[in-house]
Amino acid sequence: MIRLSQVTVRYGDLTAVSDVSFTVPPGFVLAVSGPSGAGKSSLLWAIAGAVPVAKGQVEVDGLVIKDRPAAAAHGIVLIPQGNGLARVLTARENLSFPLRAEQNPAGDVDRRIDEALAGVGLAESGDHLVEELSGGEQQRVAVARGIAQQGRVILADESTSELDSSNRERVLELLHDQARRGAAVVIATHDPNVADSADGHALMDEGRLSWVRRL
Ligand SMILES: Nc1ncnc2c1ncn2[C@@H]1O[C@H](COP(=O)(O)OP(=O)(O)OP(=O)(O)O)[C@@H](O)[C@H]1O
Repeated sequence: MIRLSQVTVRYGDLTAVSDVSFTVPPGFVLAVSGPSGAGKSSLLWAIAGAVPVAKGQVEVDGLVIKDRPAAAAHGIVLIPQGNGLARVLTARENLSFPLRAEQNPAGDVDRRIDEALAGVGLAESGDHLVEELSGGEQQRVAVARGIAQQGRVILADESTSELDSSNRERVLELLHDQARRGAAVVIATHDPNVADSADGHALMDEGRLSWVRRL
């Protein structure tokens, strides 16, 4: 369960997220849309513990989120906009880092990597360097890395923006699978189809959140 209470994020004088409150229970997908600069990424970063919360609080399954290491250890997975992959490493290596950091057994890590890459249609591309892959393939590797971690919270920031329609459907289905597994999922998106598929849809504008469709 993600619970935000009056969350505010500031960068100096700029308020990027202003007094946002909502809950996302396990098993649900919330889509957040809104114009560029509205504060969608900042909202996801706050949930991920990647930016400080100036006011209010983020709580996930009883833990108040204070910083990124604690959030990551608590199973809060961020699939960042622009993919966040290490370009000079292979797709498999990118997937393996967070899994090995959790000290999963090697066989388990390999199985989860294989499943996640197959899930995004890149079973044959695991040994390719990220910089050899197309933008859309890189985006799918980033989704696979997020999904392989089997987090209790999945935060997907524009994770379908570079995909053709069949891959967009595939990735969307995988994110919904994560919810069916019991994760709470938040997707920041400009795509109306992605927003329509979610259980709830919120709009951000100048840091403020309003509901298009409540969860
Ligand atoms: N690290 C930062 N330092 C200062 N200002 C920032 C920083 N990150 C974001 N901002 C500003 O905060 C505001 C919200 O940005 P944010 O990236 O959260 O919006 P967004 O809705 O995700 O936009 P987009 O759809 O373009 O990704 C913008 O005015 C942006 O310029």
